[in-house]
Amino acid sequence: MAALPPPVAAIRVAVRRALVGVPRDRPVLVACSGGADSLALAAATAFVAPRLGVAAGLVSVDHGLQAGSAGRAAEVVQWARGIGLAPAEAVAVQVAGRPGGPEAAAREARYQALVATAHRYDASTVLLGHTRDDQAETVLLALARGAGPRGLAAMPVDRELDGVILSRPLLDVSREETRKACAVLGLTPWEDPHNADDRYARARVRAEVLPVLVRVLGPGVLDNLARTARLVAADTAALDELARIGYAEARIAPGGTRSVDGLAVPVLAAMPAAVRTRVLHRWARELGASPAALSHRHVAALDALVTAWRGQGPTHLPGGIRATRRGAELLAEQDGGPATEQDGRLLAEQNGGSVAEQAGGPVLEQEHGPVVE
Ligand SMILES: Nc1ncnc2c1ncn2[C@@H]1O[C@H](COP(=O)(O)OP(=O)(O)OP(=O)(O)O)[C@@H](O)[C@H]1O
Repeated sequence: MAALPPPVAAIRVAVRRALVGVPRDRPVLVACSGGADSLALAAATAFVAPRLGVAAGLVSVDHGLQAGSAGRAAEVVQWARGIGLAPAEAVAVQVAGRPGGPEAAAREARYQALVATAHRYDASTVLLGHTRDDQAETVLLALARGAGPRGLAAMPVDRELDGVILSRPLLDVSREETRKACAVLGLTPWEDPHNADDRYARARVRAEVLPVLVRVLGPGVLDNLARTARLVAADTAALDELARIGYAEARIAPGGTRSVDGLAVPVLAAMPAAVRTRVLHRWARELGASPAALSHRHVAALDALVTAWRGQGPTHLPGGIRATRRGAELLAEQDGGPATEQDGRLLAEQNGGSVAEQAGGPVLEQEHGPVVE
């Protein structure tokens, strides 16, 4: 018997590792665009899943943004059925009218559709085809926009979204391997024109920056960038856990005139900055500030209410939330009525230039979210 070509073997091993732990009584779905990464992932899943007693299907999302996209999704589905993936389905989504740039809107629509399809089939897990190279790009883009550890941790192997596990089995597999695997298996991947469109920062990093890094620093650089993400992710998880505990300690439950959580300043002040800022970030999210709109400036302004208190006015958070310090407590209320002149000045000061920064600007938008959770 001919030996299994190494790229095919590597991808099957990676998929096997991802599937051994999934519930046997529920299906998994491969999210497949028809590109080399997810095509190789789907082929490997069709081979591995039945051997583990796991039912595996496929979903291809038609964003309706390019001519022929519906036909391509249908072709992927037909191919998937032919190799035994069931259910296999194309799902059309509406991208227009969503907030954010076109990439962010498409991503949001895609993840919603993937999770909704998983719910429909009671699938436990959706498998995504992000590779080691995608991870390295994500780390570089995070560094370039000055992201904190959460951004540098890049994409997690597993993440839960609305009760569905989003799993990335190929984070240790190179893009070259997925391409080679497709070639060996006689699969013709679709080339997404976006991937070569130099209006996108990720496409420029892929086409121009990574080749230079590999040439100058050697081929290990991609693995090393991906390793950085893993190391930072482990530290970030530990800090997040401390912040979870810290939030419970600092929290002042609603009661009396207070309808939402407050925070105790002395408890916050005793925390290391890395934990305190996480607690404040969490508080802002609990209050309803959208994570996408919450920038480090908002958190820094909240932090100043604790560590640089000089009687300053409220901190305005996305979602019309106003956080203030009263005595030894941080309190929050919904913005009501016109803001005072001082509030307006503070808002401008606090958010100065932050719209571009929050979105990552046109140059450094975050294309592989939702990474920052
Ligand atoms: N239209 C889509 N339908 C279903 N899943 C998708 C679609 N687009 C992307 N995905 C999933 O998200 C992963 C990452 O997609 P992205 O386009 O960011 O990266 P990529 O490296 O070009 O991947 P691929 O080669 O699989 O297209 C894909 O591997 C796939 O699992």
